Amino acid sequence: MSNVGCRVFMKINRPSKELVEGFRGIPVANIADEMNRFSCVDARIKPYNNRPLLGTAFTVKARVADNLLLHKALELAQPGDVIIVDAQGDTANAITGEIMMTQAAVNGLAGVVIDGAIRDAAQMQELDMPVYAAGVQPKGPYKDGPGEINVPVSCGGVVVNPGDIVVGDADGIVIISPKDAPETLKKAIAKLAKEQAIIQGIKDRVPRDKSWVDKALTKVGCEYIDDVYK
Ligand SMILES: O=C([O-])CC(=O)C(=O)O
Ligand SMILES: [Mg+2]
Repeated sequence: MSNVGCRVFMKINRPSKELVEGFRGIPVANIADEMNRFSCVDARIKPYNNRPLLGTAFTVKARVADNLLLHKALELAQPGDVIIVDAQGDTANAITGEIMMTQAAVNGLAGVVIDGAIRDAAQMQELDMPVYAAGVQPKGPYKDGPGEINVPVSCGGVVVNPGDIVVGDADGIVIISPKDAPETLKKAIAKLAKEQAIIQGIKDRVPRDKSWVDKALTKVGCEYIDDVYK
């Protein structure tokens, strides 16, 4: 028998630190491009301080407006973990704030992502740990449960499994399964290098072949009109 909806799984298969660290400094956009534009959490979920995010997912499934399981997660998560809270996108009550996030930072967590609301938003700027959320709301949480820890959750429309690699920056967050990570990392590094070369070329005014633009417009039958719009 298992009390589905109120369980705490105490163990996670965490990827090696080395594999996770490989993603440090790689833009989320480059990683997402190499995952065929999948696996990015919804744009509703934004950074509340300007800190890049990198770590291993420690998941929490919270009851709407309730943070009992997040309190338990703060006790159990390890340094380097990113707590991912599936609060079902609800922003009617904040489920965390300055006190809890200060505890998370002091515990050495790599970050917290809430598909729900936070409060004490101004104080997040001072916090030495990235916090991402779907909104801000002064009304506080209930602390009754139920909920679960370290089960697959939904965060911004993406399934997050405990132990997944989480990378975030100003653009948003991408979730990578450790089994896909080595190949994805290799491709993302190459993509970053390619984009950096393009940008340098633009700055150096090196001519670029953009003939694909006209080819694509021809393909869709684009019409060129030698007149003003009337
Ligand atoms: O009161 C709460 O549970 C959330 C909060 O504002 C804090 O952690 O500072
Ligand atoms: Mg508070």
